Amino acid sequence: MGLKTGSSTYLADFLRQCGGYAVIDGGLATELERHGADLNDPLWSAKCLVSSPHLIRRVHLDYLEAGANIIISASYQATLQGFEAKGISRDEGETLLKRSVEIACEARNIYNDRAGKGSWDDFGDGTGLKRKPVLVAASVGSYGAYLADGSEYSGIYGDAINVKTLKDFHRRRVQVLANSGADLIAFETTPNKMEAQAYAELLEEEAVNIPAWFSFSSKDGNNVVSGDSMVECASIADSCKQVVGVGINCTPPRYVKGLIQLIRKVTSKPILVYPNSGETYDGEKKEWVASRGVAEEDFVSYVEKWCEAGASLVGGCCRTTPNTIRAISKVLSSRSHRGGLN
Ligand SMILES: C[S+](C)CC[C@H](N)C(=O)O
Ligand SMILES: N[C@@H](CCS)C(=O)O
Ligand SMILES: [Zn+2]
Repeated sequence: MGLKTGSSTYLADFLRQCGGYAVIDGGLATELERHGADLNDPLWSAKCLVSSPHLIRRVHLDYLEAGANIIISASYQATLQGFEAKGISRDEGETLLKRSVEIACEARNIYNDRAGKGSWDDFGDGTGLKRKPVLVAASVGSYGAYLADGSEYSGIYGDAINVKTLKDFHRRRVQVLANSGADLIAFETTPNKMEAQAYAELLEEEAVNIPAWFSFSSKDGNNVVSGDSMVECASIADSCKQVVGVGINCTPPRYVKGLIQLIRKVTSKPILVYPNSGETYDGEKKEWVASRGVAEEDFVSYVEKWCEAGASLVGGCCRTTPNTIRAISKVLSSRSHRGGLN
């Protein structure tokens, strides 16, 4: 696709190919559950890598068909340590990690084949591209995600955990995913500054040769969930040369605009946002509490404002669906056609 892997302009180049704005997919776990998967398990969505990989492929495909330009693999809660606790060997665990990316690549191939045979033979937008540009991002969830108790929404890890233990925790998984065929690594739902620092050091120490984005979650609109400052977290991402995008995910939509403005202060890297529906997660029951959820139309009404504030990649996280992504895609493609103005 002519994108240079080691380049700091990787995501900017991709955005140009997409016409200025790119669509990220929606909640993967949400859709797996809607199709009947039981994710009440320490591996959460990664359980499907073992039990129903075909379902993962189907959900990726649904998101591509809904308009996604970036699909995120099912490796969010897939860790070698989590697999080992289930009696899955290191080798098998590494195979499952790679498999998560292969499944997403298979979905992209199926999508491209179908599109090639279909009625549209030009992507339009004067780009001359014959097909919609699609990237596969390998998800890396936090240490808190591995704990499987919703700790990624507190970011409080206790005194025993420091930057070094976090680097050791993530090291092998990051190495495996970096060599899995993914286009980039999506560090998602990052809850604190220490983990962002660990990711940045790891990317450098391991000389990871695919780009990454750092995405944080917040529950107050100023700080990441642990209480660490959003601005400080975004600054860590900005200083890491392999990081090509910075953003916010799995955060209630109402906080997102203000957070974009904070991130904007400290980076000129592309900003990505893929909020959740605004509901709250009960980590014990592994259920979402339908408190202050935002209906799909309302979610979409925010999209223009996020773009005006500086976001150029928009999608959805937990509790968003292909319908949400279809609606986001409509807004973004009309913005692309208007040349990003208004
Ligand atoms: C982003 S949360 C909804 C993921 C699931 C959580 N780590 C759990 O295992 O309960
Ligand atoms: N990408 C993850 C959620 C991160 S909070 C998933 O949807 O499975
Ligand atoms: Zn989420």
